[in-house]
Amino acid sequence: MNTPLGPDCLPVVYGELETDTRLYSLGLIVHGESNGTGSTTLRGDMSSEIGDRDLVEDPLFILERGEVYRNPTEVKMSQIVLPCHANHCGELSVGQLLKWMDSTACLSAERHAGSPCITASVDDIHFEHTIGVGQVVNIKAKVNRAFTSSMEVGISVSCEDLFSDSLWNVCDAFATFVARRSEVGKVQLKQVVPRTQTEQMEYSIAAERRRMRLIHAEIITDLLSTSTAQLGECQEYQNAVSAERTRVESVELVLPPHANHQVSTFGGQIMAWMENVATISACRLCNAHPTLRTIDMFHFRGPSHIGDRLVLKAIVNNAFKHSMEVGVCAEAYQGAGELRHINSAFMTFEVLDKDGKPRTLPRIRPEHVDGNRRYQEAIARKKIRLDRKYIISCKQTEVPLSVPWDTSNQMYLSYSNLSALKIMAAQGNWMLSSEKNKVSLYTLEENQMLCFKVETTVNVPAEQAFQLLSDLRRRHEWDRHYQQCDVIIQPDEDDTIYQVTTPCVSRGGKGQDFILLASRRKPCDSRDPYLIALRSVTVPTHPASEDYTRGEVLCAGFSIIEESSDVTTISYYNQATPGVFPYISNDIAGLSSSFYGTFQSCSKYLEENRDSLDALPPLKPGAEWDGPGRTPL
Ligand SMILES: CCCCCCCCCCCCCCCC(=O)SCCNC(=O)CCNC(=O)[C@H](O)C(C)(C)COP(=O)(O)OP(=O)(O)OC[C@H]1O[C@@H](n2cnc3c(N)ncnc32)[C@H](O)[C@@H]1OP(=O)(O)O
Repeated sequence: MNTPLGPDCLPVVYGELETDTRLYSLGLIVHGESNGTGSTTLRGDMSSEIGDRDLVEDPLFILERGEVYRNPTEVKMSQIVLPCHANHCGELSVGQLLKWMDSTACLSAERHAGSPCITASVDDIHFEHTIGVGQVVNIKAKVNRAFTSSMEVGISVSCEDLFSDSLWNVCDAFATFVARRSEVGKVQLKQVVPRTQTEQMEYSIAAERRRMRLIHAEIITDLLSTSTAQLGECQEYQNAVSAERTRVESVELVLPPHANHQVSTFGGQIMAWMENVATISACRLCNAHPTLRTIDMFHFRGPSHIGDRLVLKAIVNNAFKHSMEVGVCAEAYQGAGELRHINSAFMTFEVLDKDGKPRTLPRIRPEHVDGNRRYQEAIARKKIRLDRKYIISCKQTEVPLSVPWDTSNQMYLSYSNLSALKIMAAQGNWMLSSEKNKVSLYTLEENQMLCFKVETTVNVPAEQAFQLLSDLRRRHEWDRHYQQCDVIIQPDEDDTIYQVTTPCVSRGGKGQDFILLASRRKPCDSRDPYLIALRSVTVPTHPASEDYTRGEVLCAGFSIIEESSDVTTISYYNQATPGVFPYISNDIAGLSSSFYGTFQSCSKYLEENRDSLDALPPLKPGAEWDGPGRTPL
């Protein structure tokens, strides 16, 4: 009997890694936390106290050949926080920190590009701690990946107290820089070559983050228009503060000291000015000292230069129980010229009491029309931030394996689905367990977690293999455990939610069903594989029923690599969950070779269909499930 390669189990952002790794997901950082065994548990906290200096990632790695390696793009900056860098509470101003982060990141980008670089955007940043006068800020930046003319720079900030010899992570961020050379048109950057496992992972996930970045504005606009339509009227609170009272407008004349070495206004300075007006606005609501917690992703839309006047405007869009959202906008003009939109950002502030706990805030009374819109949109953005935090950073042990899917978290689920597969694939410690007829079975065992990988090579073009494997409706043609597979929802051409039913594992038992999100991704460039990631989700139309035992998949999927125009390596990954383990334990222990049978059927299916894709009608984006057991397409 062939053992099923599915039910495609598995996880998402949590797993175990061998390195001290920081992965990011749209501003939410998953930290590698040492567990004392040399491996690392992925945690979803924004940042964590390091406490032990050994845990801070050292850029110097001893490679297998004994050679010492340091990432050639890495740049470090250390600064003692002086009173001139701090606010009246003796805390480092976030504006100053942003300047240091932007400069360090720019120098790293320029080290890779060999030419001037400008900041295009900065992903969401969450500040976990404030930094006091006398403490040291350590900033490290390195290029994770170069695309055509742009590159992603990863920035990590820690705080060091020299007197107690302790160290904390403060925040991690990802910025995109664009290389510019006046004498040529668009710059073509050289590729980054990842050398360590951490670099390999960051390189791989950077492509996914870039995709999110480029569609971010569009998706947020869509989400805002659908969610605000459902919110109805603004709520009225007693003693609410008028939003008008929090409105701030301030002008700055860009002088030579505000320019960068390319004579445009230094991006870090613009961010610092924006943070300044946002803080004044937040302060007008709470009449106390506000602490900046997060800045949502922002984009430098166009340059400004020495001599420009920068008009900075801020207003509190909405105040919740413990946090408030301030909208900030920067526009530039010259003399009597038109205003140019340079940047906009949403910043979330809290007010902390003496124990560091967030205080209850006064509510806001929006002004009519635009104020109401901003008020409602702030609620929708709060929901989007919470969804993102839940999906990307929650602990595996604390939440059900399956995460509810809806249109507002679709982008993050797809991202975390693919990132989890990329993380698993990038592990360097896969052990070859057995090999038969050119099919290899590998395992990866880490702290009660077992992953397996089955790999083979087929004489089928990679794109064709990708198309054939990504339509789960055809999987029954080679995996007899995919008894039935129906499309429930297809929100876009890259994501499809299926209901899969499988026969019962034990005699007299019930069959299992799975609600699986399949996320497909074509390569970003020739060094990337095609990917099909699978994980369980829940959808309200398909609750667990009495007919089936509901099974769950944390992380599984295919990585498809083009070796040549006609030869493709297919790797199937799966993180074993308790429900799946019984299917695979015999194979892993070498007592059965049923995996090989299934994978050979898979190879045969691909080779037989290498010239055709016409067995089922193509999936159409936007399709919705319309009844049990039917494919609505
Ligand atoms: C008093 C004390 C003062 C202290 C003082 C100290 C001074 C200490 C100086 C230190 C040094 C530091 C220096 C920091 C560096 C700056 O300060 S730079 C200044 C701030 N930034 C700016 O002014 C940029 C303004 N924006 C722009 O010029 C344009 O929007 C951009 C970024 C060039 C993009 O323009 P575009 O028309 O979209 O260009 P396009 O060719 O279509 O795209 C180019 C690339 O950008 C990418 N891109 C476009 N939009 C985005 C986006 N939103 N997200 C990501 N990528 C994007 C595209 O994907 C494309 O990538 P590739 O496919 O080529 O790889």
